[in-house]
Amino acid sequence: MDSDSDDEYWGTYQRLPQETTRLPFSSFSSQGVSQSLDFSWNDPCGSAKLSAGSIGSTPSIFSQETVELEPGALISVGSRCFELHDLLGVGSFGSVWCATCHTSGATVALKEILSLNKESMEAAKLEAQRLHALHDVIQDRSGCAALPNLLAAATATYGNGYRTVMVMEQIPGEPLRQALEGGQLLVPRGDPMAQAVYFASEMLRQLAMVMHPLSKRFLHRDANSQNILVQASSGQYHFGLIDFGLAVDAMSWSCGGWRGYGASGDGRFWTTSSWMLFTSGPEALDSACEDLQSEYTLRTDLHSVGLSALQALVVLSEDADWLNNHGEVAMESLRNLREAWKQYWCYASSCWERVLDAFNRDARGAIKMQLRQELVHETFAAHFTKLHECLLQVRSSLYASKECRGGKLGDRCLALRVVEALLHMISTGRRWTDGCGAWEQVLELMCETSQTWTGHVLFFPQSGLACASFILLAEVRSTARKNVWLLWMRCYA
Ligand SMILES: Nc1ncnc2c1ncn2[C@@H]1O[C@H](COP(=O)(O)OP(=O)(O)OP(=O)(O)O)[C@@H](O)[C@H]1O
Repeated sequence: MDSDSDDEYWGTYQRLPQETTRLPFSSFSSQGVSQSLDFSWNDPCGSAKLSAGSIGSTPSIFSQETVELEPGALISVGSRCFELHDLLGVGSFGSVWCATCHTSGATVALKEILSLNKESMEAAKLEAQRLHALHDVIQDRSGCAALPNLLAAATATYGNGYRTVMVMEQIPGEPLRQALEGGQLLVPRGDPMAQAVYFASEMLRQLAMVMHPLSKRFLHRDANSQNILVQASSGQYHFGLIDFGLAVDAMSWSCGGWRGYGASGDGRFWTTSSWMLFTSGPEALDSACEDLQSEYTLRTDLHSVGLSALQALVVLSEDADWLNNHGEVAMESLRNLREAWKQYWCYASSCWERVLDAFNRDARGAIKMQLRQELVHETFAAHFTKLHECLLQVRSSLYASKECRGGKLGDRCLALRVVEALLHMISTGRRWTDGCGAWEQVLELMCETSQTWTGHVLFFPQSGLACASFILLAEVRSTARKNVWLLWMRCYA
């Protein structure tokens, strides 16, 4: 039986990891909360303490000390009481419920994490602390993807282990992966390609607005289409980012702390370097080229969000007949991109299945060795390079395309910005142009609003028949930080 202590766990892991195996409720003793462990933080505004406390600390309203989570159950966290409704979702680490606060009437998400040992209980508490820290990271949230602010949290002993409960803001919507599978994201009579481009642009814009400030403080390490929530309403989209259970401090991570952690999250969204670390350990990255190490320390979130956006773009524009009927170069290149994505997804999914299967059989070492021998990281790198080539083709064809606003690609400028952002985000493992401003660059691209004015300046030469007409194109690009005037002169004689 293998036991790699630095392995971390991910959303699609079929069997719950040992550290966080749910304890059967029937085995709870009535003294389950006898040694409650409270933790609380100072309110970021300095006004009040968060209402963290022990579960069951106001037992008078309950008939039992240890409340089983089910619809209708009342649970007290700190000074507030919450009534549970439906299960919002179940992950590898916990179950999340929709609940209402009895005091404020607010609808919240209540996450329960059961841990068998102190170490994993500490990890659960860390997740709550990180959620709390999100308060400070982003002050102005207008237009941003939503983040689940922490409202209350508590840990208590529970049977032979611990139970941590986190109450956070409920983010509307459903995981992007499910939403894409559900096929209800686009409005029925709209142009699918234009809508897909708009969807991807909004997703990247809203997420970059939170990831840019967030990346200075944390690395999320599991930012993929399962943890990106989306709410669609009449062609408008609101995104959210959840699950900070695997997040780490950005500063200590980049100063070498990464060596102490295994690859985390869903392997289908990993970088080449994550696969290398997973199969061969941190030493392999130490001796690999500098670019791969930088990729691993700086770009994993960027890459996984980029792949998720590409996934959305591909799935939402998936209307084979519609695409096949168009011979335009742009459509051709989009078709190639779609094909490259399908091949990538097929390969990544089969690798990931093998990993999950091996983990479920406690054969971690064996699968790592097999994948190492197969040089999977090189195959992943080849897929990412192919995706890049296809994106570059799409970009060139968009530049060459005569279609502009209202054309089949919707707003061509918007499509170009999405493609530029994806080229920047999806990493091939090779050096990129501007590492420090990684998210900043996406933010600038996606928050850019551009308007074009066209003026005609006619010059009539004194002699001869020639008449030259100059067309002056002036474009104002207001990016997140600056306004840039771009002027072009075109000469028609
Ligand atoms: N704040 C929230 N608002 C709305 N829904 C939420 C929220 N937090 C979690 N959920 C729902 O609960 C599900 C599981 O939550 P979460 O991803 O935090 O659990 P986890 O055990 O850490 O999962 P994972 O296996 O991905 O690590 C999510 O996929 C989502 O559907």
